[in-house]
Amino acid sequence: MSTTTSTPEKEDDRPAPRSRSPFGRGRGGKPDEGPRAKFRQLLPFLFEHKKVLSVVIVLSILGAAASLAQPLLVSQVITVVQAGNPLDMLVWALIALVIISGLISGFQHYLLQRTGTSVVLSARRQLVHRMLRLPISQFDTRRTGDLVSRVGSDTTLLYAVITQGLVDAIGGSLVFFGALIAMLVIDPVLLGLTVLVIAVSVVTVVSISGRVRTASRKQQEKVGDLAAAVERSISAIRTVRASNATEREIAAVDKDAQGAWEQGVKVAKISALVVPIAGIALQVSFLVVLGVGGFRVASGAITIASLVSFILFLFMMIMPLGQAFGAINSVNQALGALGRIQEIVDLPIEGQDDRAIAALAAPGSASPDAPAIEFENVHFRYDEKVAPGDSSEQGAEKEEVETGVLHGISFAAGRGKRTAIVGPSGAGKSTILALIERFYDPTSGAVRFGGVDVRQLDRVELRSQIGYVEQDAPVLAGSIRQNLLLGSPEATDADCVEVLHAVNLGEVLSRSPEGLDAAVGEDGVMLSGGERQRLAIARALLAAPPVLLLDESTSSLDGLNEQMLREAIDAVAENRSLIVIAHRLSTVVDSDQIVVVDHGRVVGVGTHSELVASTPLYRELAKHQLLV
Ligand SMILES: Nc1ncnc2c1ncn2[C@@H]1O[C@H](COP(=O)(O)OP(=O)(O)OP(=O)(O)O)[C@@H](O)[C@H]1O
Repeated sequence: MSTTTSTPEKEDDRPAPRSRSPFGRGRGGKPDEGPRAKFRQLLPFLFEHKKVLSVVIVLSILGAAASLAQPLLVSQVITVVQAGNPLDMLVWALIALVIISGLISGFQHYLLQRTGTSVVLSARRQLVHRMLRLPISQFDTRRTGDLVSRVGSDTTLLYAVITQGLVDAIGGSLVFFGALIAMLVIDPVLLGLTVLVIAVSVVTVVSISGRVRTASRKQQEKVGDLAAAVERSISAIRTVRASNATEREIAAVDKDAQGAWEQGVKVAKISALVVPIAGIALQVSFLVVLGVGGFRVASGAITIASLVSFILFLFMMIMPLGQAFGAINSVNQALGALGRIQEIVDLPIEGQDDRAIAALAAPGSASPDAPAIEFENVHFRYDEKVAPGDSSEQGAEKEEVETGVLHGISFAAGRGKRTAIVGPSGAGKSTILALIERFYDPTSGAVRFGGVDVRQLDRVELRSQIGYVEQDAPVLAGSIRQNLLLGSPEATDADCVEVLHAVNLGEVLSRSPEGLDAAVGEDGVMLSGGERQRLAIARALLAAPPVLLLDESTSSLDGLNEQMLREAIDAVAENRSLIVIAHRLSTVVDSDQIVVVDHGRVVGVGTHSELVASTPLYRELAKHQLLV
């Protein structure tokens, strides 16, 4: 989510988003409130690794004991030297202690880093599992780059909680309290003074820690903005170049990078306060101990050896205090990022919010006599909600705009028949296919598959019966084979080659010695528009679905490509029910039935010749395309 400030310049540079993200200006409604995570939301990530963390805690205790023993030994050494006795064993014991503490801390370090990486892994898994299952409407409203940034960047902040945070603090607090007790035994008066100084610094650090969380969350939001801006420019790089907009795009991305930097500096400033506070606490308490301690040695209240070990314990106590302050810092930073992770993880996945209209129909309950697809008085509107994810909405109140797109659509697509949907741009044709695929559910009315309301069918089962070739970007980055196997991973090479020939694409195999393994590039750039569409048709064909939905590309094709597309459609129409959205009437004139849609309403149904006679809009479309 973004909190980017809206500027006229930015609005000029960037097209207004078609729709908006569904979270007002933060859950609390205050402008700078974003998703917040509570400390307890971190715990499941820690519990997942409780065994390793227990080992680390045991190591911390051992390490703490080894550290605490050092001043005691030093004090012994002084006493023995003062008494003029030989040191022997004491020195060896001291050396052994130092080595043991070093080994323990090394092993502990390794375990912590490993666990930190594992926590990042599980956060990423959770996010991706949830993200790819979100309802399609979420993708209409969120920026891809921001989603990617949550997986790539926000998750990494959880690493620091483990490596420099909590567990370290547990070991540290043991040393802290151990040292405290030892100091209490040595000299309660000196301890009282020291605790006073330290208490002041602890209160100060805790009071600024909330600001670290907020600043860190904002920083992550800015990183999300940056990723979204980069994604936006790169995905449209050809248009950007062709529009001579490269410099403006660089400036826009630069601005987001600058925004992320500014927030980073804010985090650094607030965190920087924490470090000197620990240092000052050490210095002041050291001076107090030296001054008052020297006076107490002179007055005979304590011995020199006691004062030296008191000072060593003081160092020991301050060190974990610094660690604890660091832990508070990193936990707060992680909570800022966790809020953004949790925001996605908490979203309902597709189907979770279904208002069950009735019990699920049994698999295979579709009737063989019913039409393949039937629309009965279907009304539909897209819901749009304002969110902070887009720059232009800052300061706007949360609002819901409901736009009617389909108004009482009724038609039936016969089994084994070819049905074409035609109509002007924006009439609602693609929306009709989206309702068949259950990317959205109708606001009222019913869409039936084989006579069964699609809301009674399991989505996976429904989609396994329907092939869908979408209008744009139907090719995925990867090889021709990967593209073909997307919906039918079991298909053999021979099946792949056969479908490629069926859609007149056999020729692409000879273009590269790699054949099916030839890369089609990001968005399939090495294929022409017409070839891309035929590859997508081949993919759908490979799964051999009984119903095929084809949203024909609006891009114009040359005569040869158009002929090839017609042949491909003829090939896919065989033995199945085909619903094709046609922008070129020539590809559908011989359909069994043509449904004419205008402004979300069916204005005519019939064959080409019937419609030319009965429906003025169709006649007009046909005239424009020189078919009458
Ligand atoms: N995800 C969406 N969120 C909000 N509105 C949408 C969404 N998708 C489409 N619309 C709107 O719904 C209306 C119908 O769009 P649709 O894509 O179904 O039309 P179409 O007839 O397929 O157009 P074209 O022939 O240009 O592809 C349009 O006004 C469009 O702006």
